[in-house]
Amino acid sequence: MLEVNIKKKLPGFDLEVAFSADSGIMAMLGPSGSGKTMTLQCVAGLTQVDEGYINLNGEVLLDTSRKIDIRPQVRRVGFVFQNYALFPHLTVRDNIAYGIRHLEKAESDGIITRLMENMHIASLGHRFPSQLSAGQQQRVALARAIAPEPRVLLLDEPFSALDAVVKESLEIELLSLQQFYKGIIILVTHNFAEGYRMSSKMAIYESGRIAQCGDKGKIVGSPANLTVAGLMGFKNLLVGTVSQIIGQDLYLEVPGLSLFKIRLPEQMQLAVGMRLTLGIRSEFVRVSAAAEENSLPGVVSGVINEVASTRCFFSAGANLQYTFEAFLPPPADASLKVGSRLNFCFPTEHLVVVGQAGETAQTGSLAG
Ligand SMILES: Nc1ncnc2c1ncn2[C@@H]1O[C@H](COP(=O)(O)OP(=O)(O)OP(=O)(O)O)[C@@H](O)[C@H]1O
Repeated sequence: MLEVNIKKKLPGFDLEVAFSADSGIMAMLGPSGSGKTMTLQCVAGLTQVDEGYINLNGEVLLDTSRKIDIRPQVRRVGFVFQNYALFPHLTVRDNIAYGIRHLEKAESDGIITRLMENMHIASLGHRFPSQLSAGQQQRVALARAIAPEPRVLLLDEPFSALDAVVKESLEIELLSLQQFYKGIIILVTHNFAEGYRMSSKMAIYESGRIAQCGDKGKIVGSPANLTVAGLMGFKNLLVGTVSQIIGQDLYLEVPGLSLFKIRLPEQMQLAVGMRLTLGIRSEFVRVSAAAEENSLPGVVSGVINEVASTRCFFSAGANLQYTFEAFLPPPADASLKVGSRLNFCFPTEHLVVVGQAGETAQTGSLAG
């Protein structure tokens, strides 16, 4: 297990984070400049920490109170950057061999051959990085990072420079890599869907802090605040006041809209009169012919045909002052065009409570 509890101050930026990660993939997600890369650099020992500790499988890598700071070379932490950073003058084989050059040739040859097969680059051994595609370079970078069997593998947006097809195959590769790499993987990504697919645990960054960390299902089911909700893909927000709680059902009155019923979230202390923000992902908004529970009459204000869905914007409220977004299944309903008047349904089971304080939110679409 990796346990991190660190503080680092820079001009205009404070990093103060604590988290733990087990074997498997943990995704770090957060706005640009929120401290994800800096955290990885601290774990790798590439930048100095002002205060705190880092423990790995019971071994102390850093403890500022005891002046322990293990050198990066002996931490056994691997790093893969967005821009591959392969040695341009070395072949693929020699790049992968770099971190295990202290081993006997026969042993290192065996490791390299096995890794090249696993990463589907077996035929590229004699090529130089300039003779490889971006995806191939990233496979080599992964193989090079894994060769010395690091206990932690840090991946800083490893797929962001790749096109969608290559990215998808590398994602699959990374998931299957866990069959032979049993260490801890931390994956920094800007992409919620990628982070969600790849990980079991997520850490959501906000201004040098971790706003929420834990099981990805729990974060999606109960985002800690609006930043987390936005990063987890909740575009639609409803801000209102709890008007009734009947058994497991909670009713939220949203001014100018309607009364929304949701299932009472577990372990949340809610009372009548509290202000609350509900969120719903665009994928879960449905169109209904007739008014039903949690539905709103709305007017379609935009339709974008995606390959696998129809992205629809609609306005609701007495003055159509609120805009929401829905991803509806294709083929698009013929009635779904700008100006159509329809009922949009926010199913109870897909409404989640965002944090507990709704005062900073506004009903409608969350930008981004
Ligand atoms: N060497 C440095 N000196 C001073 N400030 C730095 C240094 N490196 C990074 N920063 C600042 O620290 C903050 C965190 O940067 P970091 O690269 O960790 O963010 P990030 O979350 O990884 O962002 P991105 O997603 O854009 O990569 C930023 O405000 C950045 O400008």
